[in-house]
Amino acid sequence: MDSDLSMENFVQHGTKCIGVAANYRSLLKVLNRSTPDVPDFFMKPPSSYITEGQKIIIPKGFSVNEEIELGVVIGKHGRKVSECKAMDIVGGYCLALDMTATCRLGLARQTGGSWTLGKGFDTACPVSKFIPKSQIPDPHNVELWCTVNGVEKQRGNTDDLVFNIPFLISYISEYITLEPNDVIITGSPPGMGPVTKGDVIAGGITGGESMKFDVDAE
Ligand SMILES: O=C([O-])CC(=O)C(=O)O
Ligand SMILES: [Mg+2]
Repeated sequence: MDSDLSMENFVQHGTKCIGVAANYRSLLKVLNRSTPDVPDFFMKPPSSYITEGQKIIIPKGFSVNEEIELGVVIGKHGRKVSECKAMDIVGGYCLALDMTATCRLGLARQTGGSWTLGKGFDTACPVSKFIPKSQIPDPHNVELWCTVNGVEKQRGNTDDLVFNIPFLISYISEYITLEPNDVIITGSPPGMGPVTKGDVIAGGITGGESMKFDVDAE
C-alpha cells in the first residue's frame, strides 16, 4: 500500500469526502427510525471544503443546518479492505461540519431525488486542521460538541455510532477505492439545527481540537 506523508494538507489534495447518513443511535431514536442493516452514504465534492478563516456561505434561498462530525482522513490506498485491516489505512482525523441544506434534502427525500445540492454546495464541508492518529488512540470514544453563538447545540460520543470506523472503511472500499487524503465523515449526533448569516459555529472534541466558522449568506 502507498503511504502519503502530507496528510496535514488533506484539503489541498482535493480528493473525495464520503458522508454517512444517520449513524448515531441517539439520532435514530430522536427521528423515531429503526437501526438500518447497511449504512447509507453520500458524497461532498472537494470544492465544498473550507478551512478556518473562510466563511460558510449559505446559498441564496437555502436553509442550512450544522452537523458536527468526526472525520477520518485516509492515509493509504485501500480497495476491498477487511475490517481487521481497516485501521491500518487510517492516516488521522479531523473535525467536520456537515453543512446540510435542509430545503434540498427534504425535497430529495420527498421525490427520491439526489442529495447532491443538499450536501455538496460550496462551503458545505468546513474542516479543522489534521489531527494525527496518535492524538486519538480510541476513535470510538470521542466526545464531540458544537455551539452556535456560544450556545451548546450538539454533544455526542462516537461510542454511539451504529457502524464503526472499520466497518465503514471495509464497506465503502468494497465498492469505492479509498485514496490518501479522502475523508469519511462519520455522521452527526442529534441537536443539529438551522444557522443564519452572522452566526458563529464552533465545534470540537472535549479536551482536544476545536474549530470556529462564521456564517454568511448570498
Ligand atoms: O443530514 C442527514 O440527514 C444525515 C446526515 O448527514 C447525518 O446524520 O449525519
Ligand atoms: Mg451528516
